[in-house]
Amino acid sequence: MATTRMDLDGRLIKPITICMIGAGGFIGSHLCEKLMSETPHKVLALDVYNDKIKHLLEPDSLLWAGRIQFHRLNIKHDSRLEALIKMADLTINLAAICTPADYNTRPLDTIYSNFIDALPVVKYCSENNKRLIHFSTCEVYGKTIQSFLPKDSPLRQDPAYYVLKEDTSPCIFGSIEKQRWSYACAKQLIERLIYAEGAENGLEFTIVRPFNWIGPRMDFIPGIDGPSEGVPRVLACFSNNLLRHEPLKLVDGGQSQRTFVYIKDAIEAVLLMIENPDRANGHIFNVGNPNNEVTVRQLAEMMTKVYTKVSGEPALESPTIDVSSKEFYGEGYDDSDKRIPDMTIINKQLGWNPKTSLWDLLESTLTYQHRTYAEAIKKAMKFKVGLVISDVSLGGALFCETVGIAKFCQESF
Ligand SMILES: NC(=O)c1ccc[n+]([C@@H]2O[C@H](COP(=O)([O-])OP(=O)(O)OC[C@H]3O[C@@H](n4cnc5c(N)ncnc54)[C@H](O)[C@@H]3O)[C@@H](O)[C@H]2O)c1
Ligand SMILES: O=C(O)[C@H]1O[C@H](OP(=O)(O)OP(=O)(O)OC[C@H]2O[C@@H](n3ccc(=O)[nH]c3=O)[C@H](O)[C@@H]2O)[C@H](O)[C@@H](O)[C@@H]1O
Repeated sequence: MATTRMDLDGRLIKPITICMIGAGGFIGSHLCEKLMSETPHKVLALDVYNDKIKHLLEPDSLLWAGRIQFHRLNIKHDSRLEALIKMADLTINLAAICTPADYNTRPLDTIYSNFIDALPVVKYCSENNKRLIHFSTCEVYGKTIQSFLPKDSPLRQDPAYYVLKEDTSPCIFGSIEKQRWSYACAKQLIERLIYAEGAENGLEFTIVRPFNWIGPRMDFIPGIDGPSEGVPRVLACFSNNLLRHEPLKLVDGGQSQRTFVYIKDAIEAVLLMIENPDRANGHIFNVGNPNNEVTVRQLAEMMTKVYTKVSGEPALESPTIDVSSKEFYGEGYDDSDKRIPDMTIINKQLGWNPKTSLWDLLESTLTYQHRTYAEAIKKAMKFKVGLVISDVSLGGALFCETVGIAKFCQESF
């Protein structure tokens, strides 16, 4: 760990205390790891869960013992929140419901989580003159202008109609019936509130708009470390299909486009924001990789190839299957057509650029998925077969197998 660190303007960086809300999630776990291994900063890690940062909290391992402290709390109703924010120099808010399968099926929880629950965090930061880095989303851009142009319009080729720019692009959502946009709309309103706190009350803030950050520890594998019926984000959905040797499900033909950035590249950008407040305060930053654009269908094809390479298992003859969005997500789903981040602002302010190609990031991520889950999936699938066999033959055996599954699930959580 480097003890003397310089900022981008050549000044010595003083160690600070960070109150990280949602530290136990995908992004939080990578950020905690980075802060512990490469900086002298302290972290007050707040979350309802800590499974993804357990390795950082083990009492004896650690170079960084005493620099990370876990507080199990739900920010919806916990009076310790303000005191923890006051103890820190900087608050980073990552807490949110952020899986699309929830936006149209649990719109109230989604809006509360992304707007109402974030309000006290903003208020406490503003009232106590504490700096805030708030995690928003690229979904605030919604759909591109390009998507409304006629299919044969030459303007479709013009990046002005599809590249998403923090200070000029509009936010275009679907109708209220399309509850998919409940998340984006709640995130947009909290961005506006933070911006207004900055303008009217001098809150020092930075807003991050991640563009599909992916990598190890993202979401969960249904039935292994999350609910069997749960629908995580696309990386975990496709990983789950590959691990189970099932076809990958392409929603509405897999025509939507995304740019994927490797979590480790993206975390470098967040560290630059943390350590360069003069350059980051008052800004909204796109953080993504414009060079890694694919359709979801192309992503499925690439993941299939990469998984064959890292697992040594041959691909299915028909590796993908089409499914309608209504069937997959239910009523009220809608989609962003294309998401290419403009990088001008983050480049100018922080000199940050992503490095990792889509193939390389998928190779390291799927290696991790295979190593972490392949055996557990095999066992779970064997149990399932055992359960079906015992179900038809013996009532008593059914009981034993069920106990077996429950025990296995407990062990793997
Ligand atoms: N991963 C991405 O690519 C991506 C993209 C766009 C935006 N974001 C935003 O970044 C943030 C983090 O995303 P992530 O991918 O790490 O998600 P995640 O679900 O893995 O992490 C969120 C964490 O917040 C915690 N949390 C939620 N509600 C809480 C509450 N009431 N009290 C305490 N803890 C609570 C959860 O337990 C979870 O550990 C979110 O705000 C999300 O909207 C992420
Ligand atoms: O990651 C981001 O930057 C933001 O976008 C995500 O939204 P989205 O990209 O639509 O979510 P994914 O679940 O990753 O889906 C990507 C695409 O794959 C498709 N998909 C998903 C899962 C699947 O099995 N098959 C499939 O075709 C979806 O319909 C969508 O078009 C989530 O809203 C947030 O986590 C985040 O704010």
